[in-house]
Amino acid sequence: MSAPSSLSVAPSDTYPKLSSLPIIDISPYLETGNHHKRISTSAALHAACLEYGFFYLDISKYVDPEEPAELTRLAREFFALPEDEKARIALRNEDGARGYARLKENVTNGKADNHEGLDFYKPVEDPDKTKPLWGENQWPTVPGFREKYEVWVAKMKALGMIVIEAMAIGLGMEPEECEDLKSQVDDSFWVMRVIGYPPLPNDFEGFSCGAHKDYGCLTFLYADPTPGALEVFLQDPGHLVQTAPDLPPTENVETGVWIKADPIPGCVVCNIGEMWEIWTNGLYKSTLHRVIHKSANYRVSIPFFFEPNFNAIVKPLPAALRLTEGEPKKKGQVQKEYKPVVYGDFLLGKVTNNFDTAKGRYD
Ligand SMILES: O=C(O)CCC(=O)C(=O)O
Ligand SMILES: [Fe+2]
Repeated sequence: MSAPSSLSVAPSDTYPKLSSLPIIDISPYLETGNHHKRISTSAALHAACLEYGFFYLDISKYVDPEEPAELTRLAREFFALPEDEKARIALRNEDGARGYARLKENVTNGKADNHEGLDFYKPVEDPDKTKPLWGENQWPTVPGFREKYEVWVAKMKALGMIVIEAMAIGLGMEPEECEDLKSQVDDSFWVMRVIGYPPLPNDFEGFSCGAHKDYGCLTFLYADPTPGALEVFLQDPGHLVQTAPDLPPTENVETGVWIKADPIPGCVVCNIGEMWEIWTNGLYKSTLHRVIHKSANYRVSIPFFFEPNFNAIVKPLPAALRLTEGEPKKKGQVQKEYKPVVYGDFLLGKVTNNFDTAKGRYD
């Protein structure tokens, strides 16, 4: 195990931990006015990102629950097809990233994940499937699939912009700083996964989805009502935690507990990815999570990853540096700054792993 490059005490060491994640209502940001309610939504987002990196986002005023329920029905229809039908849109037919990944094709922390999935990315101009990520999306021929999912993508992209604005206010950003942050995500290089989980056999060498941190900006996870599948890692209060963004989860030195994050009607589970660690210079942490789906049914989840623009230069935000500048430091210690990354380069590093070495998207 390599030594962590920087250590800090978890900010939560004086607070009791919740046994479930906070629920944050985004509705004040869906209407004009509502200044006070907006401030409390933003404050709740800030607190949740400091403490958990995970929360429930109440979007019941934004989407009709029938809409994502229909998406899971369409997904089930696709996953129920014979394997050779599904293989017609296999990842390897395209750029290696867009299309169908068969059961156990995805690998996390060196172990096969017990799920199958469909991956879609933002369409690009001048597609070229010989270039990683630069191919075309492969849509199932299940009637209505593409139309319904494209409506969902548009909604989740718009939700991403709304949550970014609310988080910017939570961080105390000036209006022009807010605009600058929005300009880094307004052409989001989004990813959507449609995941199918058969029950995890008791003797399976691995997980339904192994422990990982999401690497982008904001994940909005809609899952069918199956309980007991998604788990989120909460650090033990007062323990040393790793703050370096560049080490894989297997090398983390965190200790803590796994809590269940069961679906709540009207909410998506939302978590922040590693880009937020850089933007906030380590103030917000992206949190480990995993899936262990052992009940008898076939579970479907649809994570939408609202990511920065492909060319966005992600670096510590002045508002976050203002917040961390005042933090107590040991004598002689200077504030370290996270290195900037170009989001597209960072992402290519992740998916090229997938391609060349049969490593997973989170390895
Ligand atoms: O299926 C889930 O509940 C979570 C999936 C996930 O964490 C991911 O795809 O990044
Ligand atoms: Fe994830």
